[in-house]
Amino acid sequence: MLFHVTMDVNLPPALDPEGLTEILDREKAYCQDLQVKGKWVHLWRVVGQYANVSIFDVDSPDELHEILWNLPLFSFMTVKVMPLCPHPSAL
Ligand SMILES: O=C(O)C[C@H]1C=CC(=O)O1
Repeated sequence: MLFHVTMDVNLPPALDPEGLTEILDREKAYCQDLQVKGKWVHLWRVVGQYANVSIFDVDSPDELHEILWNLPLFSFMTVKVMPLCPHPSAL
């Protein structure tokens, strides 16, 4: 099942530099592991924003929920999810 997901990141200004590096490193490792597994199939930066547009290919909405919920940056994100289905005119 494919899902279009947008993630807007809003980091708290009070986060100390070491804490920030640690959480960003964990986020990157988590995200890249899911890409290698074929679950996070597209990851695009939105120009001029600390936001991304992603496509996930997962077995169920529950699986996507678990993936998103466990993002190290999840508490600093506004996440929007759109389920996708094939378009009848798509070649
Ligand atoms: O930078 C972001 O868009 C937030 C998040 C998503 C993947 C990742 O490595 O960080």
